[in-house]
Amino acid sequence: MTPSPSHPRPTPTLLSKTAPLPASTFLLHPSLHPASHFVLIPAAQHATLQPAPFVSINSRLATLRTTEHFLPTLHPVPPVALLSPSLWLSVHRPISILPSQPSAVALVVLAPLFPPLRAPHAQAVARLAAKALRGRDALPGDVVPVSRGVFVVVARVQGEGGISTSTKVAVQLGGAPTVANVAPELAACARAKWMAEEFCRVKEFVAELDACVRQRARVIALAGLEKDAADVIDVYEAAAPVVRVDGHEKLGKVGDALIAARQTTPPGVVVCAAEGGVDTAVVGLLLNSAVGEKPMGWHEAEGGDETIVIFTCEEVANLPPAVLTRVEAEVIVPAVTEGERMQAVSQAVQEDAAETDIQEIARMSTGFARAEVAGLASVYVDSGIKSCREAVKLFGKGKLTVDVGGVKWGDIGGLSAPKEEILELVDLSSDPTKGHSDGDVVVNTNRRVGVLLYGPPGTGKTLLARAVAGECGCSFISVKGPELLDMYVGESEKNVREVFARAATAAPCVVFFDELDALAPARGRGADSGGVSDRVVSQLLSEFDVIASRNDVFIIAASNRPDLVDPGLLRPGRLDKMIYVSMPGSRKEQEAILKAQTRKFQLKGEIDFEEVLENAPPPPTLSGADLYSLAAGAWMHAAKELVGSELDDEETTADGSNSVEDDPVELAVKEAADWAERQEFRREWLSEAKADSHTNGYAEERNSFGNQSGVQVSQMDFVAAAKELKPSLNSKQLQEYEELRVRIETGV
Ligand SMILES: Nc1ncnc2c1ncn2[C@@H]1O[C@H](COP(=O)(O)OP(=O)(O)OP(=O)(O)O)[C@@H](O)[C@H]1O
Repeated sequence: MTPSPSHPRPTPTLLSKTAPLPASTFLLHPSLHPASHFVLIPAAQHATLQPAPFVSINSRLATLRTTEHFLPTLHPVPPVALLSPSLWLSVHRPISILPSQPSAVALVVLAPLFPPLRAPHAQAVARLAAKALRGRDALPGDVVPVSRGVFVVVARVQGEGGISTSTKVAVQLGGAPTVANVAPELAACARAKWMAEEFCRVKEFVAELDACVRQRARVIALAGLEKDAADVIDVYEAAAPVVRVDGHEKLGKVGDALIAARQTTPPGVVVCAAEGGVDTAVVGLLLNSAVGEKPMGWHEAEGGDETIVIFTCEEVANLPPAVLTRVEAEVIVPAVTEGERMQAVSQAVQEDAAETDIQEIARMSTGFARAEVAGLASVYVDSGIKSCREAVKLFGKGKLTVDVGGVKWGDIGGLSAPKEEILELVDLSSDPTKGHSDGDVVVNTNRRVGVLLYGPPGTGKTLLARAVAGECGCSFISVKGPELLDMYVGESEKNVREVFARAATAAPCVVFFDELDALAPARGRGADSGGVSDRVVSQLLSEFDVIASRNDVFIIAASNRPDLVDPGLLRPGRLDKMIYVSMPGSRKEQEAILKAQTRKFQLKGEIDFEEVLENAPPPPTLSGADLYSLAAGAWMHAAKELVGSELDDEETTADGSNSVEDDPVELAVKEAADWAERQEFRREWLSEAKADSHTNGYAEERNSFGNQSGVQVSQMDFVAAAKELKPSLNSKQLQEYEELRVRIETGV
């Protein structure tokens, strides 16, 4: 691309800290919007999106996961879709909208928060944006409001060949970056006002922060969930200039930021995100600047005062010791309570909502940050409660979400021994005045941090953990160990901290760590080069110690190889109780599981499960997950039969109607197809012996068996499925698990 003479090309800014940016990735400068970190991807890449190219600047993990899950839902419209954990962003056909500056200007639509910009929604936003800009000579840096909470930023795209090539390009705002100086009139209309309106208490924290700044407290700690803290800063920024630095940024960049902060009137504050740790040199530079030391590159003639530095963190105690000793003021932003969520949601939706919907939104947003709750409320205003449910489901794939309710004991067959053992630890009836159903149960954990479930894959460990939460009326957070690991320094520990911070906000809560051996292998084995695992284990230990002092968070961990888990985690006061979850060892147990799994089936006559199981491989070769395959197989069999016979009858239908929506045959075909897909997935999943908890959709799957599809499952269907069933573990593997159990129980 040849730079236009009126907009000389700035030096591209490379934002990746380590790995070179993948070709054809467009980066947006983080200063585009205070809370933003996003990646811009050319349309051509949509079809082949891989998680790897998504590199975010601050919340790498969150962005990685969210983009991975969301982008496919946006395809094929709009041509480029972007998001960050807290902002949605869609670039809509810059070339056709702005023909006069085809390669130099991109149209960036910032939509608030995480509502899933489904294709029609994105198109609507883009249409609005085009309308707002029509007839205007849009310049880089222009910000145009198009509707409540949605505005357009015209960003400048720089780089060889412009937006259509596959060259590495950085995107920078042509103008100054902050809300305050890009468009003063917007300071009132955008995020600040919106947050302050919907969460009145945000104003309190901003006022507190402002008081600290006015008293010239030079080092301030702002503690709270990362996003909540970011929101307070956003609102504060509407009143005073804020300059942001990353705790691991190069010193030169931090120096530039300090100079920029001193040059504004009044002198700006520097905000440093400290969640992922802060480099010692950066700490030194920031603290020096707070006592008037001049940053590098500083010219006396430029004047300026000492700087006020705000460190944002989850807990003040987590700040580096050098910072801790210098903190002059603290502002704590507590997690948002259910009452606050209710209030915020009802304010946002005003008279549009039924009381029950408001309650449901407040409940489904358990553990969300303030901005996320507000985002969910705006989804409701735009598209109703159903979209909210979908949004939460989609959102949950990309980050830690909190489930409430869900699996009950009745969904579990057999496993009575582990069930009882867990019940002893989590005393559900500890407070007789509080029923289980009101979601207000105090979990008496007998001062145990948690338990470790171990055993062969597919035996129901995840299910048990979910049922504990479901029966207690607690929230449930499920984490797959390896997902927390990150190649970047400090990120894995940060992810662990995030899990516990989320658990604290969602308490009472059960946190489930699957594949603990992968997350926390024995320290000192040197299996990983950078000692990441060792640091993760240390972080887990310190979080467990914090959990031990409260009785409303309970950890359930699961592993197929508990012998590989770091022994420190299994010491008294931590996960000192290990419970073996075995394969169903008798026909009776198999039968109980199958019965639980087919509870919602429409059965044709009485089913003799004993006879069904006689046609299946003998115990103990079938896991609960294998039996689930049997149940699903039987349903499929019945659905196919139904489809066949109904098709034969089709021509004789009285009114000749063929509505897909009402037609049980069509429904059955659809469900059968869905099931075929799930079955395929399940088979792969079993063969790899690394079960996805899969129980997210557990209740829904069960319900889909029983819904109005008209599929009735007969004895014959079950027998046919049983005959086809193949166990997922062979006898050698079973033997190995048995030996492991003996080794652990006898301590040999
Ligand atoms: N006792 C059981 N009762 C009912 N369903 C079961 C039972 N055990 C397993 N299942 C079924 O198997 C599926 C997989 O179970 P789950 O994910 O809980 O196994 P897991 O032991 O956690 O596996 P992994 O060790 O591979 O993580 C569940 O979704 C459920 O459908």
